[in-house]
Amino acid sequence: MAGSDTFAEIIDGDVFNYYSNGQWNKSSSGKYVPIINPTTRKTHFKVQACTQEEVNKVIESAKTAQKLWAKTPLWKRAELLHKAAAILKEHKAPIAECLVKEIAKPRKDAVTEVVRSGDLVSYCAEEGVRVLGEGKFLVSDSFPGNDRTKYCLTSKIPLGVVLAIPPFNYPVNLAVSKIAPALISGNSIVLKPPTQGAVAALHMVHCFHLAGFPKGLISCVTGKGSEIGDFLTMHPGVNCISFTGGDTGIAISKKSAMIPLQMELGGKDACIVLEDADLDLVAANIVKGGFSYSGQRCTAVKVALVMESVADILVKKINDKVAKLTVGPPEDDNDITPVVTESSANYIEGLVMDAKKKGATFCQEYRREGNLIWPLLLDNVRPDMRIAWEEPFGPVLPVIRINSVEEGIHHCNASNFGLQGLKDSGIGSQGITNSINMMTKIKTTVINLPTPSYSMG
Ligand SMILES: NC(=O)C1=CN([C@@H]2O[C@H](COP(=O)(O)OP(=O)(O)OC[C@H]3O[C@@H](n4cnc5c(N)ncnc54)[C@H](OP(=O)(O)O)[C@@H]3O)[C@@H](O)[C@H]2O)C=CC1
Ligand SMILES: O=C(O)[C@H](O)COP(=O)(O)O
Repeated sequence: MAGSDTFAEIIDGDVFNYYSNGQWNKSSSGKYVPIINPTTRKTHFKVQACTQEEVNKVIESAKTAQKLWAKTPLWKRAELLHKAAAILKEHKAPIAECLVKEIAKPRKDAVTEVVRSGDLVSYCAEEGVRVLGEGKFLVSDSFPGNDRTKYCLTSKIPLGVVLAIPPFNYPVNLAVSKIAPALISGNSIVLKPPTQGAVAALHMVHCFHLAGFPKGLISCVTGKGSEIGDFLTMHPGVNCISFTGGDTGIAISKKSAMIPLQMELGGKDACIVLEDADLDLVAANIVKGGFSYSGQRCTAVKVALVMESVADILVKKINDKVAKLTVGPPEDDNDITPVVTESSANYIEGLVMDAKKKGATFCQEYRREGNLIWPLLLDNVRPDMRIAWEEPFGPVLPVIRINSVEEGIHHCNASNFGLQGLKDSGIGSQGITNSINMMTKIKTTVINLPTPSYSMG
């Protein structure tokens, strides 16, 4: 962690610096943003509250650096990414420790996140070489009315400055899933990390710094999304936005200029259970899917639609497993840890109370201490309850009993969400190849031939 020699320069006093023009800087605002430890509910870290002027400078240097980077050979870009990945993995322990303190991620999962991020960066470097290393060659006589008098060559070129805004739940992994594709494609990157998770992200950025990327190519500005967010997303110097998070993404898509947007937003992932299902397998997967990292995953199971005829048995099997989940601080690797903020805990509680008022069956007693909410299965949830539709992003799972598969499918289709890039869940899909394609555009070069050329072979 900061304080150790490797990361000493990223902190000044007790406030973490922001990263611009290849160095760690203190903001001229003289202000900081506190990061509250979800477990203790006390300020654990502080990050700079960057100003709009500092954002302008960061974008300016990102623009300049990108022009040279686009001319850097693809193999060299890949080589630097592999180096950053190795440094990141080498420092998994201090970075994971930040995740434990900032977002209450169980320690083992925090280490996994960092290692997985390093692997993603390396994979992206390799995929980039494959995807960007080839273009297309087209001949003109496939189109009616043409002889073979033109050759057309296409290749993928970078967009310019990519703005990356990840959410709190995977502040390292979902940041590198934007940074690595942007860089391998020849773009520069401006990262605005989530406030909860910013310090882990700053450590990760330092690993890229240590790998030796050119000055200005990577920047990381900190500050509340609600304060500098609009300024960043509406900035004329930004050529592409890759955002993962909640409804904020819908607002961004309405405000941003005509630039490519990658939006991975909220979801209400359903699990439909039919009569012939293997109920032990289902129960195990529902508990893993619904309660890992206390339900704070975009891919979490967020509603179970269960055929009435098997519901009693399945609910019992799920309850038996829920009873075995350990609850407590992330330092002890508990299954259920405090949710990220007090407002998040209040929101979850609001959904639970609404369900209670409207008659849902509580399989466990509702229990909360600070941000820590004990795992809760709500049976007999009906469509008039908010939790049937809204995303708790916490350890509370609703069961809706259905009488036909069509009823289950109808419920899923009636949702505003459609995870992985449909409806209110966003635009486009993340994933390494998709991101590389999204962060590039096709350049077409047409060569006019003096005479038709059919002599190829
Ligand atoms: N589809 C997917 O792949 C995934 C989706 N998610 C979704 O993310 C949500 C939880 O993450 P959470 O972090 O709470 O989401 P938020 O939408 O609250 O925040 C996401 C990011 O946006 C920033 N932000 C806030 N306001 C603005 C603004 N006006 N302009 C620009 N940026 C802004 C936040 O910064 P700050 O923290 O400083 O406010 C944060 O970095 C859930 O809905 C979940 O489903 C999560 C993971 C994956
Ligand atoms: O965004 C998320 O919530 C994560 O990318 C989910 O990843 P996982 O399903 O592999 O935990």
